[in-house]
Amino acid sequence: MSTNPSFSDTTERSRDFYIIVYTIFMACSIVLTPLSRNLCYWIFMKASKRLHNKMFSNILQAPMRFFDTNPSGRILNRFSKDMGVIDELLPRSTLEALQVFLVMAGILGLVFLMSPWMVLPAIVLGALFYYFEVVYVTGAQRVKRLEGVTKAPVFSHISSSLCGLATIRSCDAEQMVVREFDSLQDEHTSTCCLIIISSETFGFYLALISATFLSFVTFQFMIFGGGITGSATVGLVISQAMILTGMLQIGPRQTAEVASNMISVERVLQYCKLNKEGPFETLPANKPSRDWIEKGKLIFKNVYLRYSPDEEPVLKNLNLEIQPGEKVGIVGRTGAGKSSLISSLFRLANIEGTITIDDVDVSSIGLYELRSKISIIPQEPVLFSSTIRYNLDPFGKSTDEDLWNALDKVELKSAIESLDQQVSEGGSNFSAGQRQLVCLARAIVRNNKVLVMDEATANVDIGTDALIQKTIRDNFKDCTVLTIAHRLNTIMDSDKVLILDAGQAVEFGPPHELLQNPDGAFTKMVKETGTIMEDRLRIIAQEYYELNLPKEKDKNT
Ligand SMILES: Nc1ncnc2c1ncn2[C@@H]1O[C@H](COP(=O)(O)OP(=O)(O)OP(=O)(O)O)[C@@H](O)[C@H]1O
Repeated sequence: MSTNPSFSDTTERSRDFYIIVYTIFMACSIVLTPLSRNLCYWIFMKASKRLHNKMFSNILQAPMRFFDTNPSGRILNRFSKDMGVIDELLPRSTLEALQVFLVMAGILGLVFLMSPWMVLPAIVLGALFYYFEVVYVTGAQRVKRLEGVTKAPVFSHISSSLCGLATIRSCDAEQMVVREFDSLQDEHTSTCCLIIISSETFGFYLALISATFLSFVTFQFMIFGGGITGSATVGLVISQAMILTGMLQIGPRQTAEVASNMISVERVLQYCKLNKEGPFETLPANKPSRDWIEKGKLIFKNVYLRYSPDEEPVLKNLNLEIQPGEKVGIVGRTGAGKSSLISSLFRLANIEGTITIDDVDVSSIGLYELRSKISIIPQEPVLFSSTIRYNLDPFGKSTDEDLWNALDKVELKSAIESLDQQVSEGGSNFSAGQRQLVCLARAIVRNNKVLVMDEATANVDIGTDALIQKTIRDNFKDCTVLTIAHRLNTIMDSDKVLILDAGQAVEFGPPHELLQNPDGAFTKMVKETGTIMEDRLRIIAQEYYELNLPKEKDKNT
């Protein structure tokens, strides 16, 4: 029986009111929590995709110098580890840190409301907490950076071990490679260990701070008992302060986690701001005629090439004129600059001076256009893990008949069952010679006026070498062909031979004419092959010279 109906009604009404308010809050929380989480994840995913795409396109357009100075492991690490952190860990840790700090702010607000004097110990403990946080975050970031740095060599080691597996096994060097791997792995693991230890130590100091705060909250009732009214309020303050203890453990660690995960963002951003090669597209004002390169006349004028601005030039004052359709052999000792000459043609490094092809300065042409107009067969043939059709004609511009014709010309028709036959990774289901022949067939399909061979026959047997030379003579008759060779017989039947030494052209002319100079660099190189070979080479040079004498005379008249 109620003694005071009006008081009872008011209490009943206010209880109902609070239950309704509480229910509304709960309903809002149920709806808003997943909504806000999804919104945050959507924003994070969008940012991560943009970062990935930007980094990828920047790396594709980076100059060759970038790949010379950055090991593949480091680049792979940005795409695997760092992108993994940005995709998976960063959104979670950021959201959790945000939530924990909001809850902490709510609890502190409640404690201060109920017991304002708690602000004083909170300020002192907050300052202490800030100090620990700064010390920990600074250290954690450095250790995390170190972890990234020590991880890249592990990746590089694995990828180079896989590449050189045959050599490792043949040299019985498995144990050495395992030891190297273990030492790299140990270094990386020790940084991981450091991350865990520093995090645990930080946690210990946070536990001390939160325990002190909880003690203050609890003992205040004994000291200032009258300050807080009602046992319910006391219970509320203590239970909230106890939640704060847990939050104080999670929150700062999450903040530190966010800060260290942000290092991955910093590392990805580094690769988003790389210098680019280029320009890739030709400016409309410099657009050459549609059928440029029509003849294949190359002129090098005072060309210097440097791989890095602060290094000495590798090609020095190169002056050459290569006539349309000429077959030029390039020889020189190792490091003489033969491959660098080819790099200058493709603008793979910084060049000074001018290189013109059919009277068009290559520096005025976009890289896409320039590089697509020159065919190259490198020493290591490049095959894609796709069909034979794709390997011969990646841009799908030729008919099947053209592709079969090209395969026929390199005598691969019988070895290929169908244009849809798959090529394994790196062309491993083809022999080294066959891979070169597929590259040669690709060059035939491409039908460019300038062909470059960079020691293309160094790894093939003499039969395939001869077939490649014959195919080039038959199919690239009207093309300008530059051949870097270390087998001198490959270039003895060239129209001209260029001898490079320390980045300079020391001799340039028909091989037979160069051999008439007994003190010439070319003569010395031929003599070094031994008397029998020298005689054979001289005969080849002479026969080719006499055979082409009428052609030369025609050209001159
Ligand atoms: N990517 C590069 N970055 C820096 N320097 C380079 C680079 N490539 C070559 N060099 C330097 O340029 C010089 C000429 O090298 P290049 O590869 O052109 O010689 P090469 O005549 O083709 O030698 P090889 O016959 O051994 O292939 C060498 O001293 C080499 O150290």
